[in-house]
Amino acid sequence: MQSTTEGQARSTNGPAQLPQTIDTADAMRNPGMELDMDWVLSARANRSAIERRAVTLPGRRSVKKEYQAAWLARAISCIDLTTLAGDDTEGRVRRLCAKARQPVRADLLEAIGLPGLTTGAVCVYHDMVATAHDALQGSGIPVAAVSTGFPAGLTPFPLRVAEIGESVKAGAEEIDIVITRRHVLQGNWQALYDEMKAFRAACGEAHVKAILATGELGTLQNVARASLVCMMAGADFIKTSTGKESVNATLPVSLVMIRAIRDYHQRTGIRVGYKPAGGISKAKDALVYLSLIKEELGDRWLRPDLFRFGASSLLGDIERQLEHHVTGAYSAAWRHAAS
Ligand SMILES: O=C[C@H](O)COP(=O)(O)O
Repeated sequence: MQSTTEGQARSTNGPAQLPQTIDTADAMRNPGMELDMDWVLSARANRSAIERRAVTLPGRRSVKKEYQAAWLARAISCIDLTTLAGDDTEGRVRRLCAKARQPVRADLLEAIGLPGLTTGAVCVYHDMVATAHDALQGSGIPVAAVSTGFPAGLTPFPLRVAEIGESVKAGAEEIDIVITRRHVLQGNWQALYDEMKAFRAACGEAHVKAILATGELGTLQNVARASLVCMMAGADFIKTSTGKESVNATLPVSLVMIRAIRDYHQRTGIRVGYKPAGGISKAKDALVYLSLIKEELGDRWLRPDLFRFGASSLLGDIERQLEHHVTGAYSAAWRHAAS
């Protein structure tokens, strides 16, 4: 994340209080609220203003070199390490879980002072939940299951609700549901609210992330309204995409969703998490997202109980960048910053 011009550049300090271990125990449950249709319909998104702002994001902030390793470590702690492929096997899922337990080489973890660093979660299809749960025993890393007929969400409603129950029974502590896009496209906010409420109830103690599939919602205004409705119905996180749409996580969509989260927090006092997902594979893009969160929502959202990346290939690039920072010219400064 390099600045484009001297004039625009502002430096981003390290993520506040990088902890030795990542504590997610204080993750809050969103109790939800009644559907407030006036609030939903008043939600607007000015596309040209949002796009103008999004264009400036990658260039307007720089991360001080001595803080880059800390930011990369923070990004790792917020990854839902994902495999959602038709040819997933138990072996692949077990290897992924081993990677979640030790996301980068042990010497790099030692060098940055975070030997116990793990990813935020492992995210799999329902069929692989039991395998992942077994492979992660004792690690404290939760299994996230994509349920409810992922990715289209068009299986019969009772089956989608039942799938959530099965995933929870198999050991999933987090459930990523997919909404019915049709409800949004037809402006049927009550139907979306009722669906989300039913999914929320089926999750029981598990945390629930609502995947909006923003690439299929038509307008940014629909994204803003769908975000609010899902939060009102009790979503603990709102998530951009399944990774299977033709357009997945983007900065304009992220701005809209993050501002909906901010609005919801300001009016209700409830913090809802954010998960951009799909197509995020470069460390520098991850740092842009973290900067955006820090700027729009503040440091409290820079922890894995309120922020996740849904990503299958991001970790590899972060590991390469981390190695560069730790073994390169910046390692002395990093050690000083971390001490
Ligand atoms: O929810 C996570 C996404 O499916 C991952 O997408 P990706 O494979 O493009 O990183």
